[in-house]
Amino acid sequence: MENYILSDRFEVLKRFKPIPDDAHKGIQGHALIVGGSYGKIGSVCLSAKACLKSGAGLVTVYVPKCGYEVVQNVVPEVMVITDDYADHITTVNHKLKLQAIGIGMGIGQNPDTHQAMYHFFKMNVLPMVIDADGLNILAENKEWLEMLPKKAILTPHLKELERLIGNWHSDSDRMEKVQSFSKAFDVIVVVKDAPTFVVYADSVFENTTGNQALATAGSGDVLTGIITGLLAQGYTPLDAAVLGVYLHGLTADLAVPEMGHHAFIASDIIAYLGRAFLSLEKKK
Ligand SMILES: NC(=O)C1=CN([C@@H]2O[C@H](COP(=O)(O)OP(=O)(O)OC[C@H]3O[C@@H](n4cnc5c(N)ncnc54)[C@H](OP(=O)(O)O)[C@@H]3O)[C@@H](O)[C@H]2O)[C@@H](O)CC1
Ligand SMILES: Nc1ncnc2c1ncn2[C@@H]1O[C@H](COP(=O)(O)OP(=O)(O)O)[C@@H](O)[C@H]1O
Ligand SMILES: [Mg+2]
Repeated sequence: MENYILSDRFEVLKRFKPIPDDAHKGIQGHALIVGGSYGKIGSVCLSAKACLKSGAGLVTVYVPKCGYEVVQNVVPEVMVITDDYADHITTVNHKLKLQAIGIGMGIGQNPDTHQAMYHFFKMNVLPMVIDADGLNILAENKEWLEMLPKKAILTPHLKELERLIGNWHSDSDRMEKVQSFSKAFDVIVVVKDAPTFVVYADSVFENTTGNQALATAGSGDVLTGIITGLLAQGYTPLDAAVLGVYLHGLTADLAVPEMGHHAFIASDIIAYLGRAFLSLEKKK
C-alpha cells in the first residue's frame, strides 16, 4: 500500500493540539448537528453532546419539531433550531456562522428529506461529516457525490459502505474500491469496522484503539459528533478523522477494565472522553 500508517499514540500526538490558555467559546468553533426523525432524536442528542465534549465552543442542532423539547432537556448546553415539520427534516434552513457541520444521524429516508439533502449538499462548502441515513441518501443518489465539498468526511459502517461502493470479494479489494472512491470524489472515508480505517486517496490510517464494547447502539452517532467537534476547532479534516477515531476507541479501552464490555453504552463513550483527552495530554 502506498502510504500505510498505524494510528497509534505517537502518530496521534503529532496531530493533537491542547486548548490554549486564552481560548473562549467564540474561538473554539461553532458546529451544527443536523439529523433526527420521529423516534430517532436520541442519535442527535448523542452526537451533539459528543461534539461539545470534544471541545467545540458552541453547538446548535437542527431537528424536526418533535425533537425540540427532547434535545433541550437532554443536552441543555446546545441550542436548537427546528424544521417546519414535526416528524422529519424537509429543509436545512439557518443563518448561522459555522465552522463545521455533522449531518445524517437518524435523519430517515423520507422523500422530503432527500430533497433537503440535495439542497444542503448544493449550497454547503463547510467542513462536514456525513453519517448514517445521510450516506444512505447519497447511495440512492450517487450523482450528488460530485457536489460534496473537498475533503468531506464520510463515516460508513460496512453495510453503508456497501451501499455506496458496491460489494467486494476480499479486504484488499475493499480497500482498493474505497481508495478509488475517495480519489473520485475527493472525500475522506472512515471505514467503521474492527479495526477502523481512515482512508484518503493513497493514504490509509489503521486505528489501534477500540474493542467490542463499542458494538452498541449510537456508538457511530457519537463518533460523528467527536469528529465534527474537532473540525469546528480548526483541525484539518484528515487530522480530525484520525484523532476522532482514536479517541472514540480509547474511551472503550479505558472503560472496559472498570465496567466490562456488556454494560458499556454510547453515553459511556461520551462520559469517558475526558479521560481519553487527559491520557493524550499526559507525558508517557
Ligand atoms: N438512539 C437513536 O436514535 C439511534 C438511531 N440510529 C439511527 O438509525 C438509523 C439506522 O441505522 P442502522 O445503522 O441501524 O441501520 P442500517 O444502515 O440499515 O444498518 C443496519 C444493518 O447494517 C448491518 N451492519 C451494521 N453495522 C455493521 C457492521 N459494523 N458490519 C457489518 N454490517 C453491519 C447489519 O446488517 P446484517 O449484518 O444484519 O445484514 C444491520 O442489520 C441511522 O440513521 C442511525 O443514525 C442508530 O444510530 C441507533 C441509535
Ligand atoms: N467489535 C468492535 N470493535 C471495535 N469497534 C467496534 C466494534 N463494533 C463496533 N465498533 C465501532 O462502533 C461504531 C459503530 O457505528 P455504527 O454502526 O454507525 O453505530 P450506530 O449507527 O448505532 O451509531 C463504529 O465506530 C465501529 O467501528
Ligand atoms: Mg451509524
